[in-house]
Amino acid sequence: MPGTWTSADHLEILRKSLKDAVPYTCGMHPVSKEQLGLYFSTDGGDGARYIDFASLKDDAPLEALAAACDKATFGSDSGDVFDETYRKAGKLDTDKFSTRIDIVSSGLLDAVAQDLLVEFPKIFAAKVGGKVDEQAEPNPEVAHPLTPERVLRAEMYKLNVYGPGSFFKAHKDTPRGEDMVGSLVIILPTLHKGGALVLEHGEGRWTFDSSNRLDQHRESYPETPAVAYIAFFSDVVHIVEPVVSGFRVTLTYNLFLSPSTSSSSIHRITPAAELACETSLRALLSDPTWFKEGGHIAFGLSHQYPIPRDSGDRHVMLKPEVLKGADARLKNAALRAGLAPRLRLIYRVDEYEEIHEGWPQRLVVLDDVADMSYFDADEGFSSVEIEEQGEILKNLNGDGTDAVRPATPGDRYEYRRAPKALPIGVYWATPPTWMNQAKSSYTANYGNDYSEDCVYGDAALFIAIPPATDASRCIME
Ligand SMILES: O=C(O)CCC(=O)C(=O)O
Ligand SMILES: [Fe+2]
Repeated sequence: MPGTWTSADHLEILRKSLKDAVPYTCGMHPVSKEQLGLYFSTDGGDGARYIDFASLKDDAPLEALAAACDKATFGSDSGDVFDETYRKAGKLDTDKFSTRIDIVSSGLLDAVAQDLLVEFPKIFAAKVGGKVDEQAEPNPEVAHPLTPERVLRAEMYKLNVYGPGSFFKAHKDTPRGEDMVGSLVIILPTLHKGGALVLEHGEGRWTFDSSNRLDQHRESYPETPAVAYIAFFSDVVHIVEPVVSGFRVTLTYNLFLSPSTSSSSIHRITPAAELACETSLRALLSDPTWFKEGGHIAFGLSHQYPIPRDSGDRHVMLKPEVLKGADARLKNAALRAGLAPRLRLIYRVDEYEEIHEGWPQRLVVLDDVADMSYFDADEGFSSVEIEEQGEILKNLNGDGTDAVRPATPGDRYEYRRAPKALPIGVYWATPPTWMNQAKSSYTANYGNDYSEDCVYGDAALFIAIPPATDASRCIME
């Protein structure tokens, strides 16, 4: 019964919205028979061959394709590496093959975009926690309140051949630019067993058994050529299980956000998960005992976001329009409730120093990307510099009161050392996420290819809560 819900229950709804979201979309997509033709170069570019995937009689053409491939490498922090205990597959770069699949005209990219992209809300609450008002001006504290709608742009990346015994262990896809959001894998209709794609994100684990899907489709709709596909946010850890028999042939694409040239639909349907978050935020705001004194709540986001490896002199901020899936829905819910969600980067400093028991690790929050050497796994960054650029955080309880903390001489020294940065109080509704949360050094530091430009950064959504007595906070009676 909603009437008896406590603030803890509402916070749990918000938490779950980030934790339980599905970070991918997949299925079968029909394509015309002609689109299943593929040319690839042979003999070091002197020759070419053609495969018609719609009328394969045996594996001989696929064996030839596999033979034309180079061995696939993958990216580490310092460059591409070849390690067949981690990745065993063949690859062709885009200058070595030509596919007739058109993901735009076949509608595949649209299908993916509909599931992966979250539209922006166009209405805001007039007051914090107040009624939504179509005429209301967005809260001026939000950096980019009315962002242009975006579309997905796909760049073909590689063709891969996974023959018997081929696999790719846990990795994230390398961020190739600040606007890269996802990866699309098309699995061509060959007869093979194994090679399922497993996704792992937070506490979730999902399996897309494409060979099974292709078999089922072949049986049910023998006259309708189709490919299997899966698109996922590229910071999601994924694994290609070993291929048992046959050849698994894939086309991979990087998915980027591009500004849309047309204005989006006026009648946006609010996703259910977003409405649930909005309701809980409103319930919290209307409770005069919750965050009585005001403060900040913060959500460690469920995804990581590409930031430049080295921002140099540039001020690089994360833009709210890059938010993915559940993170975007939470931001939208806050906007609809009249709040000003702010996307900020989280840095953990002093991480190699001893931490006082019961005292949270020292977190610093920044609007701009800080010194990127921090992300280079080994030391080589200055915590003092980062502290000077940002704000130090201290923990609050879920009701906004100060968390009890040990006041050891060590703590006092730490805070005297940085008097400028009086800690701002924040309640972590979901804990900040870290690049080292991944399960192995490979998943933390390795992608499917090396990139000079970008690394994954950890971000949080900060929401300022006005004091209950403040006129700007709408306490409903
Ligand atoms: O083939 C697949 O399903 C995924 C391959 C992959 O993860 C990659 O190339 O990065
Ligand atoms: Fe990958």
